[in-house]
Amino acid sequence: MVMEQDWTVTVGTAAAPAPAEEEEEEPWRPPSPQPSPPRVRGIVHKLPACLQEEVEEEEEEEEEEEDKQVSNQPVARACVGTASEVRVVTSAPGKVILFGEHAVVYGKTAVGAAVSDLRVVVTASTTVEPELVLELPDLDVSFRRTTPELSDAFGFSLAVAPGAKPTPPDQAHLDLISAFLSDEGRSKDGKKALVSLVFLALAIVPEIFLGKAGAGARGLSLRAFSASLPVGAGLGSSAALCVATSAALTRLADIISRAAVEGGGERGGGGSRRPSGSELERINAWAFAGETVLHGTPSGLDNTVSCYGGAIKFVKGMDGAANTTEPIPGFPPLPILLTNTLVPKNTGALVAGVRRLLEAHRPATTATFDAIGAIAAEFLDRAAASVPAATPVAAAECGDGAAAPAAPAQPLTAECVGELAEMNHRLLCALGVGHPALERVCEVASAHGCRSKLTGAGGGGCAVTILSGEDLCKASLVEAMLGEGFKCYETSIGGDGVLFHGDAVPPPFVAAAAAAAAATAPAAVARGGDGLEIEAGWSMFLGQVLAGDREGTGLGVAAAAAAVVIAAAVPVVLGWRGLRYY
Ligand SMILES: Nc1ncnc2c1ncn2[C@@H]1O[C@H](COP(=O)(O)OP(=O)(O)OP(=O)(O)O)[C@@H](O)[C@H]1O
Ligand SMILES: C[C@@](O)(CCO)CC(=O)[O-]
Repeated sequence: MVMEQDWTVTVGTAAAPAPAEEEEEEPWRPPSPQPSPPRVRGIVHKLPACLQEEVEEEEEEEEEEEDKQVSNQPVARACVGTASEVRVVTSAPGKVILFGEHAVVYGKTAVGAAVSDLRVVVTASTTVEPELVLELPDLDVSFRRTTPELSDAFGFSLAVAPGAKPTPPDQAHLDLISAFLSDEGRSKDGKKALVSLVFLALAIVPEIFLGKAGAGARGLSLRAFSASLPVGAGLGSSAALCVATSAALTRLADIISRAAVEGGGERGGGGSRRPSGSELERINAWAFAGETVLHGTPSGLDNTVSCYGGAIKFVKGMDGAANTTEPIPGFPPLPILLTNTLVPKNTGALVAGVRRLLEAHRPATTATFDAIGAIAAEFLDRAAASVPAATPVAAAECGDGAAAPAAPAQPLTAECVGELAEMNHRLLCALGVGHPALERVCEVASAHGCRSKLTGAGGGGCAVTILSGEDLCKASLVEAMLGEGFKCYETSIGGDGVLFHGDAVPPPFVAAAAAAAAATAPAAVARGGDGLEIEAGWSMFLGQVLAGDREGTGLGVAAAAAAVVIAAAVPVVLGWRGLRYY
């Protein structure tokens, strides 16, 4: 699916790390209105054509050649087994939950879709040095220990047998890793992410730590960063982190094990491709295990959407049953606006709060879950009825109500989706996961004739507004949201899930990394002409500087100020392939 995205950014502060559960929270007050944001005229932000073509070609072959696809890739001998590095780069998208968050944890139907332009990128490399290196620049976290140090701490009892089935860790396992990391002095969020990644590394590529990966692969280096996906804002950043990491590590494990059999090795190869079906299954299962470290009892929805992409219906299997995941035929090309309240929240704590409510008021809470599930089901029925071949019904208004029992579901309209979204939002508030800032988003949208709901865990983070009506209305809505001090992403949903990018980070992502490193001021790459043009990826850099959507980028105040001044001075068109000022 080709994605086009208008993306509006404003000056704001990074979402602070989620507060510890037990910390007393300040009452929320609306942020003071921001100074008039730089006017953003229209932003096209999509995967570079080169990536898009590559993944589309791969998809055609995928069905027949799933597993062959992996083994047929060129093998560059003398990579593993000598002192060369094997490097794999992956990325995975964030997600929007349209219907069903929280209730999905209890087996109710949910609808989620990838936001494929907002991604987490992971680079995993074997190293000649016997060490484990993890870098998470978004949280200003880095970790480095030699394998002898790890061995002394764990005796590698935590490394599972090579090729073992993906399984979430038990508490004792996690306690050991956590204790080992305890003197790192990290934030709670940084520490959780580290524990999850150390678990995944020891579990997915144990060969490296057990000394079975060949002489050239004695250590592992892993770097993860966000390419525009806000961390902890309800768009599934933790799932994207776990999916991209699991993809990189499983790919590395495959390369290493083939090298052991064939006596050689291979690089990740050039170009981007979608993983095969069996690869996706394995990546998703490990990602779920990683998510349990971050969230305790995730439903599996977020990692599944991030892994498979597109739009899916998801039902968690209860009592050990398998989850049901179905792509949604006839998923409408919904124009939506994502608004980030920039209020930090803690998914684990919110999920635990709903569980407490269930335990205290089981009948009422169960009925609320049922109602949420019914909303998702109605959306899906209407989406199915909207597939032209399925039901040639004339468009109908939502709420006309008079359908006879045997009549097919009425097709979807934006208005109808908006009404369902608003009902879902109110039920989520009844579960205690609302927030005054989210209510403000709903009010502002309502004043513009649009309806909204929180998306993700709630308690802050993002809301999704179903856009209907004129473009003019959209523009003034965005303006109004920005005036509230919120940040907006105008986007459509669906698109690619996890991708392998060979052994090099694609240029747009390189640019995001460069932004994080803040090596130079953006003014240095601006060129004259009848407009100024800045190379691919500087768009993302500016977007992030303006939006302030990441912590720990290491950006100097001067660089940020320079970017804001440049952007404020002129209207901007921003895209993967360039940034133009007119
Ligand atoms: N780019 C990243 N670098 C390091 N850690 C990250 C990154 N993205 C996510 N994380 C980890 O995931 C946590 C955020 O997860 P959380 O579930 O609170 O938010 P979310 O996944 O964005 O929202 P939701 O679960 O509501 O969809 C962070 O605190 C951090 O531990
Ligand atoms: C709140 C929740 O439903 C979605 C978080 O994005 C939790 C989950 O499904 O694991």
